[in-house]
Amino acid sequence: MATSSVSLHFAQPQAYHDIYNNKNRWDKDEILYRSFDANHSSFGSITYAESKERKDVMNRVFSTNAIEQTQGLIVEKINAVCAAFRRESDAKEPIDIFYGFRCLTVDIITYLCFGSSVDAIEEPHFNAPIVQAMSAVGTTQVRFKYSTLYRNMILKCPSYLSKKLSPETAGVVDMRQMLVEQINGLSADPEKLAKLPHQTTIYHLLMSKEAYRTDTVPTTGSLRDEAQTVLFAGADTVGNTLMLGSFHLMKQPKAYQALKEELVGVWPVMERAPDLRTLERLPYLTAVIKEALRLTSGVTTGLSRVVPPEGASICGTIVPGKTIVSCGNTFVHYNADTFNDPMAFSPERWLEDPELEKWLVPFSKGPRMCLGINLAWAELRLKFAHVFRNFDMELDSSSPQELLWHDKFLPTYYGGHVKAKMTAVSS
Ligand code: HEM
Repeated sequence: MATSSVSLHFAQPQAYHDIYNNKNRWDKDEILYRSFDANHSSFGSITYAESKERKDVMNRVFSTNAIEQTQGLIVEKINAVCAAFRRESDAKEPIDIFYGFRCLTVDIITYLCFGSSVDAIEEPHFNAPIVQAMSAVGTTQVRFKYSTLYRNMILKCPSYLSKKLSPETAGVVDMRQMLVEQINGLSADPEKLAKLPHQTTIYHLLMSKEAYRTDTVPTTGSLRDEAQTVLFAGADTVGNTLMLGSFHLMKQPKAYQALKEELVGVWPVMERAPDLRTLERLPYLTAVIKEALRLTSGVTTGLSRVVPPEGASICGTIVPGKTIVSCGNTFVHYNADTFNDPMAFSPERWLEDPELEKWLVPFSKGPRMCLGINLAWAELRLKFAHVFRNFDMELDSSSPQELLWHDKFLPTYYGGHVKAKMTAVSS
């Protein structure tokens, strides 16, 4: 459907539920969503119908049950990062937890979804090229959004040339090439699927034609778009939430202590870590994660949608068909009428007022909401629990005083990395 040039952004939180809800199967807006170069993925598809077919197939790896069964793979990587934190802390160096957590999320996504971890955790001081390359992508995406000419120039020329024209994207160009090679290898020899370290990669589902009503496996380009989406959707979002939550916990001794005590209560003997089910029952851990999700907000750009031809009512205003509309997550999460002292980190607010739940929207709502929500929650529970139980954490003085960000679809934090002095605890 052709869109009008009118774009409305709503600031009232109620608009969020009027736009993003299960009854609305509105198209995504091409101007924003073509800028990710993932047109044939669950995320980049413009229409509900196209994305639904893909999401129905992928849902099986991201369901609550599937995630519960893969928790061992997640914990394997968390144990590896804790070992790396121990090595770094033995050297008495403050640890860059901004990069450390990003390396961990990238390793989990690549291992879980592609069956081949990039081992970013093992890079000295967590200076992993893939993490640095992914951090540069926000700038490229903003340029892609506003200049089709620039986008075509970078995407349509051979990779050696695009790397020269836009050096900051070099790492991502290489990563895309790596994904294409992996997909081509699996397409040419499906037996290779059986050789992946586990059976729950996205390829096991996406490359089986029985999974589709049309009995047709997506093209290599479409599979690459999906793999790229999963990597970008799942890495920095979780990394930001961990970094922000840890930063505030280290600044607030009361909250830090409350979390520690709750964790020690269910995890008295170091060698016997609790499972995901047990962690799900911890109210303070859950409140810490909700508060970190609220403040980081997941995605900060308004997720623009196209009003259907018959028009719609948003916050009592009649909006004509084809208008592009959005309401950014931060307009809900930072609203002072809903959240008292909204910029303060206060896990307690979630324990005191269950009604707030309605206004927690980091994963968005409606038919295009996050596909990876169960994985994200599982990762956040396990990571906060393991890191804060295994280490005493202190904010290093080189860390920023406050977390400043600008919007590049995700919040992009600037002004220095959060660093911590981490001391391993033995009991
Ligand atoms: C804290 C972690 C996460 C947050 C806050 C988050 C947030 C979001 C949001 C706000 C959207 C909607 C985007 C839009 O409407 O354009 C979304 C979509 C999506 N997310 Fe997540 N996400 C997280 C983790 C993950 C993970 C771990 C994965 C998978 C590995 C994932 C996969 C996806 C996919 C595939 C979509 C596209 C869904 C669609 O367009 O229908 N996300 N996510």
